[in-house]
Amino acid sequence: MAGPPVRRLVVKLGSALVTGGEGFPERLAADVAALRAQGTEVILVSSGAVALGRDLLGLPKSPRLDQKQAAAAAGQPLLMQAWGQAFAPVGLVTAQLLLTANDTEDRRAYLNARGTLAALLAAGAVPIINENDSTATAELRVGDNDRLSARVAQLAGADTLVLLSDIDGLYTADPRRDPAAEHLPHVAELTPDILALAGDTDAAGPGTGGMRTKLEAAQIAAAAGCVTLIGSGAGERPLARLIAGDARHTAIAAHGSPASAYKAWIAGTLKPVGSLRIDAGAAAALARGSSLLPAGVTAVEGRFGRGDCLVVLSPDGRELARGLARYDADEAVRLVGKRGSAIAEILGYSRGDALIHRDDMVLR
Ligand SMILES: Nc1ncnc2c1ncn2[C@@H]1O[C@H](COP(=O)(O)OP(=O)(O)O)[C@@H](O)[C@H]1O
Ligand SMILES: N[C@@H](CCC(=O)OP(=O)(O)O)C(=O)O
Repeated sequence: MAGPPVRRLVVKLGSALVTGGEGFPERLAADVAALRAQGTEVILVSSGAVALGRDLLGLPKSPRLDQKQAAAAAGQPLLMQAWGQAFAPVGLVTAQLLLTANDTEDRRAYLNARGTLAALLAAGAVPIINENDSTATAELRVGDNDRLSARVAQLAGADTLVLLSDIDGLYTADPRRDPAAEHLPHVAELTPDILALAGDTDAAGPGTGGMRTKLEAAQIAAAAGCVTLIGSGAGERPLARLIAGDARHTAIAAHGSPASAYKAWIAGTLKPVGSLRIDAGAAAALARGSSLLPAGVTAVEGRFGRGDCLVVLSPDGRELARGLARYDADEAVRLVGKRGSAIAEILGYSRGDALIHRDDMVLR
């Protein structure tokens, strides 16, 4: 790739790599430590719980759903133990997050997960995410960690998603079945023709979804302004070599940047459920790029929760902006006209001085 420096990176590690021996967790920990030393923030999405737990519990290779959920429960602590032991020698603390589909879809859960990830990164920890397989029912499941990692990349505002697997990218056909398959180094657009190239995984192997779910993940990431790199986890420093463009891989281009995609989502996709009317001073501050502070708000309308989309209205009722609420409607009513520094005193807690933070706001 060797493009602009990677600021925030999500790396997804497939089951075959994590459980395949050859010291993969240790190699990856050294790789992550080196990237962090260069200023790249790294979030891992690690598969492997089912494969580890299945062996531990003596379950069949193709377990039923309940057996798979049991395997995940038994395997997850082993998985985190392996990561913890791999990262300790390079001086990094690991932290576990188990997510369901809801955590990436519901805006309040989404903001919570986003806040937790930001706090973990700020504290210097390596967040390690997996799906909460043991309790997730069909409607709460993402179902595979390729797509989960893309949703994590979206909620974390990552600029790069790396899918590390047992194969060095996308081919014109599954090279395990077709020796004439050709490698594709760059995909500018995931057209139906490209999507049709991707096949499933080997049913007897530990993986889920094969190349198909990787391209679906790349579609989600591209829409979120995040580049996807699909490559192999073999050898020393697989990540650093991939990012530097020294290891063969497939790069899938993004549409815009994470910030532009996030703002397009706020402006175009979300349905506003309330409004804040503001005074002329606040309107001028927003036009200069400031956050919306309660001092400039004159009225609150609608029943909204934290994370809901709000319209910001000028004194004469024109739409000035849209953004995500940092406080719910009841809280906002109590804060109208008050200074940001008074929030903790009025509510007994504070989630920051802004009712809408400028990062979560789009001017019209
Ligand atoms: N067009 C293709 N290009 C490359 N690999 C493919 C393609 N179609 C199917 N595959 C298969 O996808 C597999 C990787 O997916 P998977 O087994 O789910 O890995 P992981 O556990 O890393 O997610 C490859 O080993 C390969 O057999
Ligand atoms: N959550 C599951 C992994 C699901 C999955 O997508 O597996 P893989 O295709 O190997 O990345 C586990 O921890 O076993």
